[in-house]
Amino acid sequence: MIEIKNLSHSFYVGKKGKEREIPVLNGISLEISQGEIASIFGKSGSGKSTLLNLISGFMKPGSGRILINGEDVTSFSEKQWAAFRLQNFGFIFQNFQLIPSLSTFDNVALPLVLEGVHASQRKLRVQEILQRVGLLEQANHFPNELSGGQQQRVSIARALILNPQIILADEPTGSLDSETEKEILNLIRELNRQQGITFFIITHDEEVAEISDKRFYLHDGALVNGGVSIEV
Ligand SMILES: Nc1ncnc2c1ncn2[C@@H]1O[C@H](COP(=O)(O)OP(=O)(O)OP(=O)(O)O)[C@@H](O)[C@H]1O
Repeated sequence: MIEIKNLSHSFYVGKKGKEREIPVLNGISLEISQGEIASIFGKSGSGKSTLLNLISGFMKPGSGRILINGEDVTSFSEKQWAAFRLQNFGFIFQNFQLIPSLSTFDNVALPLVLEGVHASQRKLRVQEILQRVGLLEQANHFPNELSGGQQQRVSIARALILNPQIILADEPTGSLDSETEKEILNLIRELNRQQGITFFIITHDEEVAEISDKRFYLHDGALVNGGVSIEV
């Protein structure tokens, strides 16, 4: 479960002593239950990425609190965040962020390598996940030998490999054509239904609304309806 309570954030630009405040988020409160797909819509510059960066601990909020599965993560240290992220979150990005010199198999295996999982166990786990996302036959291909949709499947497999409860997705369909977009959204829905993974998706893409249990709209740094989601 993700609980955000009265979260506000500003950036400060300009020379030291003469900084100008740019308020970006203003009193955001929302709740996403375990197993829900929640999407955040908003125009470019409305603060979607900032919200995602705060929830994933890459930035510290100016004020407010964030609770993940009941744990207050707001004042976590860098070290606590690093461990917490690995255990709880998977990430999916618009531009996939795969390592070009690694095969599909090795891109997906990377988090297991970092976690020190033994090679034989790694192989079993990666094969299981590649099968789940329909990419077993492309295990030895490199990213530049894959279509956009296949590359996004690799990144979804990598996000799943450590069994996260929550997947944070930044425009996951942003660079896909409309048919591939549907395939990827169906896969997200399937993973959500089968494994109860919570998805938090920031997007411009109205199609994402169709697979969402909850939609939130960000406008001028605040949630439309004061954070009461539109149940789909
Ligand atoms: N590091 C920063 N320093 C100063 N201003 C920033 C910084 N990062 C973001 N901003 C500003 O904060 C506002 C919100 O940015 P953010 O990237 O969160 O929006 P977004 O809704 O994700 O936009 P997009 O859909 O274009 O990615 C914008 O006005 C942006 O210029």
